[in-house]
Amino acid sequence: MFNIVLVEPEIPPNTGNVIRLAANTGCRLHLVEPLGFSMDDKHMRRAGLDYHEYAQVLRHASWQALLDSQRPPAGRLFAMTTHGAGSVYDMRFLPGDWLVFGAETRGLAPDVRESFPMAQRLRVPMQPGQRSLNLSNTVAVTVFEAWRQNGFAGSHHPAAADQG
Ligand SMILES: C[S@@+](CC[C@H](N)C(=O)[O-])C[C@H]1O[C@@H](n2cnc3c(N)ncnc32)[C@H](O)[C@@H]1O
Repeated sequence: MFNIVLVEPEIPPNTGNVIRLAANTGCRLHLVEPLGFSMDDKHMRRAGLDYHEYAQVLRHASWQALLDSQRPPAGRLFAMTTHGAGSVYDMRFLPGDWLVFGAETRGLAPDVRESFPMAQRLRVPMQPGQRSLNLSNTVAVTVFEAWRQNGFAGSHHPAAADQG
C-alpha cells in the first residue's frame, strides 16, 4: 500500500516493530544502510520475527541508491521530521506514497531533509517543549493515518467474514 523508508536506523527493536507493522499493513519497507544491527536470519528470529515478515524488506546502500533504483515520484515523497511545516493529518495520502523517517539519534541528515519541498516535510503533533516521538511510534501513527484515509484498503475483518 505505502512505502516506508527508514534511513540509517540504529536501534534493532524499533526496526523490528516496523518490520511487523509493514507486514500487518501491507506496506513495503525500505532500509537505507548503514544499519545499526544485523539482518541475519538468526538475529531476526531472535527478535521474534517470522521469516515472511522480514523476507520482503528491501535494503539500499544509500539514500541516493534508493532514489536511483526505485525512482519514487518526487511529488509523492514525504520526509517525516520534527521540523516539518505541515501535519500528517492535513496531508492527503495516496496508495504507493513514500514515507521517509530518520535515524533515532540524528534524525534525517540536513541535506536529505532539505531536498524535500517544504510542503512535503511533515510532522506528527507534539506538546510544546518535547524533542521527538519514538521512531517506530511515528511510523505507526503515520502509516495508520495514511491507511485510514485510504479506507484501510486490503484489510481483513474476521468478524465480517464470519457472518458471511
Ligand atoms: C527519535 S526521532 C529523531 C530525533 C532527532 N534527535 C532529531 O532531532 O531529529 C527519529 C525519527 O522519528 C521521526 N519523528 C519523531 N518524532 C516526530 C514528529 N513529531 N514528527 C515527525 N517525525 C517525527 C522522524 O523521522 C525522526 O527522524
